[in-house]
Amino acid sequence: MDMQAKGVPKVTVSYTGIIIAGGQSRRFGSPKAFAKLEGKPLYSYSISILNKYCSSIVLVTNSSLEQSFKQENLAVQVIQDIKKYQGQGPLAGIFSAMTKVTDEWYMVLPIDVPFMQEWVIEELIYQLDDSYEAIVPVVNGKKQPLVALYHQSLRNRIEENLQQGKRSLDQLLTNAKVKYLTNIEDENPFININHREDFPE
Ligand SMILES: Nc1nc2c(ncn2[C@@H]2O[C@H](COP(=O)(O)OP(=O)(O)OP(=O)(O)O)[C@@H](O)[C@H]2O)c(=O)[nH]1
Repeated sequence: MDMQAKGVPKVTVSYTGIIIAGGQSRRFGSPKAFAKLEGKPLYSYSISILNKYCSSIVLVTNSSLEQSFKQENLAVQVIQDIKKYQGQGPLAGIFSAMTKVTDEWYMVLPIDVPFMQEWVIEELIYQLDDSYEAIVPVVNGKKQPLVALYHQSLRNRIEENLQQGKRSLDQLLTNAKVKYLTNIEDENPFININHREDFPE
């Protein structure tokens, strides 16, 4: 039986947290990162959970939200998407953070998953394996590439994709060595807030 504790990688690796926070919140109608759920801004849920596992976290946002994040005096590094790829979606955010901070692995989270649970992050970390380029949960058949681990070796491929206008994470993963975690059935941690109606009553 495998007695290794979850949340501890089987191999010795280093990883940095990336919070992608540069979306337009068009469906939400105002910057959803700052919308409050139970008195706390949405982004703070992602920071809290990553703080438990990552000694360094980069929050990557767009030029219009950067100041708002900086004013919060967060204990994370706040950066903007690389100019060339601004407004090009989550993949551009991941690339910008990978470019700013060099590490072996990156633990990515969006800002709109306030119900994320520690066991998900611990399972991902536990599955860290240098023979793969990404570790991605699949929840009831649906890939969750915004809650995943990416190896730095993917950085150049991400750049090539962005240069060719290929912004899809799914497309990136089809050509990468991915370890999919298919044993996850609980969808609750992955619920993401897109519309105001997505907030619980
Ligand atoms: N850094 C960065 N993050 C992004 C970008 N686009 C989306 N994100 C983040 O990716 C996650 C998922 O974004 P979505 O909910 O699909 O997009 P959104 O722009 O926030 O919302 P809509 O405008 O309603 O689609 C969120 O955490 C966003 O903040 C981007 O261009 N740069």
